[in-house]
Amino acid sequence: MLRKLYRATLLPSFALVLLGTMWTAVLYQVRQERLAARQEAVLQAHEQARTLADNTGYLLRQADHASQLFRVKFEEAQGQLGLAEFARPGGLLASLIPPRLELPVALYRNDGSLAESLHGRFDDQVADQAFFRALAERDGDTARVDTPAVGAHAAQWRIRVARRLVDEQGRFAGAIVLLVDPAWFIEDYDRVQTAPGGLVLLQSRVTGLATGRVDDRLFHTATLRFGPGAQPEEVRDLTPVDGVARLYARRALPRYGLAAVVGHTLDSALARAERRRDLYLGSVGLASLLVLGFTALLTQQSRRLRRSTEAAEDAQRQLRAAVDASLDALFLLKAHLAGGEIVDFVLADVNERGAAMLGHPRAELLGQPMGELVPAWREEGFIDKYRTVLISGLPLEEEFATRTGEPRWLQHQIVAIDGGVAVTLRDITAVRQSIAALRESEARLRTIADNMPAMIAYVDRDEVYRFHNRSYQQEFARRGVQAIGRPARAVLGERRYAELLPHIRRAQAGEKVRFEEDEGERSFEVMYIPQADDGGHVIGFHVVRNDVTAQKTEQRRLLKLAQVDPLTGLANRAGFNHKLQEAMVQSRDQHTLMAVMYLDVDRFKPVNDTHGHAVGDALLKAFAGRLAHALRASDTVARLGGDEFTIVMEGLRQPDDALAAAAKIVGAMRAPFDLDGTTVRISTSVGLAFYRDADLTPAMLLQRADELLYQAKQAGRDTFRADPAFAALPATSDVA
Ligand SMILES: Nc1nc2c(ncn2[C@@H]2O[C@H](COP(=O)(O)OP(=O)(O)OP(=O)(O)O)[C@@H](O)[C@H]2O)c(=O)[nH]1
Repeated sequence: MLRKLYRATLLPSFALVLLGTMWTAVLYQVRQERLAARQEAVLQAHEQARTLADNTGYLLRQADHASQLFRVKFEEAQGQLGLAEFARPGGLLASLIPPRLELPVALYRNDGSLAESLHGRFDDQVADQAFFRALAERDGDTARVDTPAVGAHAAQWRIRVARRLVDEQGRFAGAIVLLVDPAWFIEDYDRVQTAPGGLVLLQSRVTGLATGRVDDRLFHTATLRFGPGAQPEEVRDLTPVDGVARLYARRALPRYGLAAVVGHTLDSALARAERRRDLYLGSVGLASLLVLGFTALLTQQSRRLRRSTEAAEDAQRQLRAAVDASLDALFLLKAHLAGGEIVDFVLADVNERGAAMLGHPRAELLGQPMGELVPAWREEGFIDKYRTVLISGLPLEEEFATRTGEPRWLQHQIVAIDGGVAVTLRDITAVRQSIAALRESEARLRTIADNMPAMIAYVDRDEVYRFHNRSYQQEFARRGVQAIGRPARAVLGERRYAELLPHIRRAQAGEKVRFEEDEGERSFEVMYIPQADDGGHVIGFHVVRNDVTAQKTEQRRLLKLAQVDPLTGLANRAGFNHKLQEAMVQSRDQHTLMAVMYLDVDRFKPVNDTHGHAVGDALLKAFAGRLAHALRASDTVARLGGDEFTIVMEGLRQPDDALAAAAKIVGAMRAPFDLDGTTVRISTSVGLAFYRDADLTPAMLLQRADELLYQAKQAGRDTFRADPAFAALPATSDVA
């Protein structure tokens, strides 16, 4: 599990570390370059601020010198030096300060009044002003520099250079004053060049007043303040001039109480660094995408590879397990060549069962030549067989019995593989034993089946004959058909198959079926016995067919005997009852009219008494003959016993038909009977009952006919009596 996790995360982790390192390095570089750019900008600003400070300092020193020169000349001229002389072209002032600057200059008397002035407006009286008082009071030859404001609203200011003048006695004689506009340094005088947006500024550190320029725009301010910056040369603009972020550097002019400031916009300072930053970030971004894409691709590939490797390993493990668990001993043999000839086979692989068969652990067997490992194999010609299979490429399968030890049967399979053969050996002793046992038991069953008188067969689930015994064989041979392996439909023929199909279906549904089958003169009792498999599913059925023709004939004979009167050959009482029952059922089903006659010979007893029983019997036979003669073939005549007869008449169209028949019978019996030379005269009486749709039993109907017979006897015999409900004709018919 951990290994899997390790494998799955290794590549992405590597990619992440790589990306992290790349990004860290690039961000560090960007930061460093930014810092360097800042530093460079500050240094450049500082250089420029120094240049500005130097320029300013220089001019102020020149002004200072000019004032000093004036004082010296003033003193030499005993106060008789005027400004016109001093500032004339090519004069003293022009030797120090370029005339084009038209530096404002003024001369004050010792009382503070303005003596004269050039190039600018000066206060007329300065006796009250601090600089003048300081000059008047303090002796010394030092110029006094200060930075007074000159415009109350515009926050404009000037750098004022003032120097004490003395007379020849060294007394205070007034002052020379030069005014320098700081804007000169900013705008004109050796102008400092900056990148667009850059700021150049001169500030009085005493008053805080400042004059500066952004590009060509001049400004004055009294509110600008600077604080310490990140680097030594750097200052921070606490009250921004125009909201533009800049990097400032300042250079102080301590002697004049001034400071020169140059600022570069952050944008211009960092422009190059930012361009490089964009390039770096773009490059590293692209590289990251490539790394990610590549990693994803590699991860996917490696996952696929891992999966297929795992699947292959799994399959190999399963195959190995299956091979080891196999019932067969399996040997993979590599051909061993010597001089281009196969001389032996080396055991390249063997499964557990194979190793057990050879009697050594598997590891010891691998790489061993078979000829040495099992010399018996060579002796029994196995090595030759392997060679033949390898050369021909044709597989070989055989079964053989072992010659040594306990007799065993082995199945031997040899197939050619690349450079050798695969051999499987399976112990089939048990299979062969059970096959032998099965064959024996089958032979026993066949003997039994063949010696049974019944025809026995087996039909499988596809209705194909799979077995039959000898009796059935004779039956099929008699019909000229071959049954084994053929479907019942073809063997039986369409007609018989259709007749038997309902029974077949019942047997297939699992029912034991028994039925009788007639084939011409012959009768068979047939049984279908379903055969189920272990799961209880019907897989076919057995047919047991017994010839019962003899029993049937005998049965019919016995049945007939029981229903026939031996004297007259007519149906006896049982036959009559059977017939009456049937006729009544049919009449009821078909709503037809039927009739039953009950007859008795009148005064039969005297015949017996006079002529003997033999004549009596002969009379009964003759009587029966006349009855049959007087009736339709479809009428059934029976002798119930003694001199009593009955007749069943079915399918009568009308009652008259029966009445007419009764009359005919009565008439027919009046003629004398000639019985072997003995003439006998008798008559008969008849009771006639009808039946149609009535709720009567056969016994009740016969009883009714008997009652009517009684009525005929009562009426004097030699007549008939019929059911009055049905008799359209007169109930009696005394035929003359
Ligand atoms: N020869 C002969 N006589 C029989 C047979 N069975 C019964 N008998 C006789 O038949 C006679 C029947 O007589 P009954 O029907 O009772 O009387 P009957 O003389 O016919 O008089 P009625 O029927 O009243 O007219 C009896 O004497 C029986 O012994 C037989 O099989 N053969």
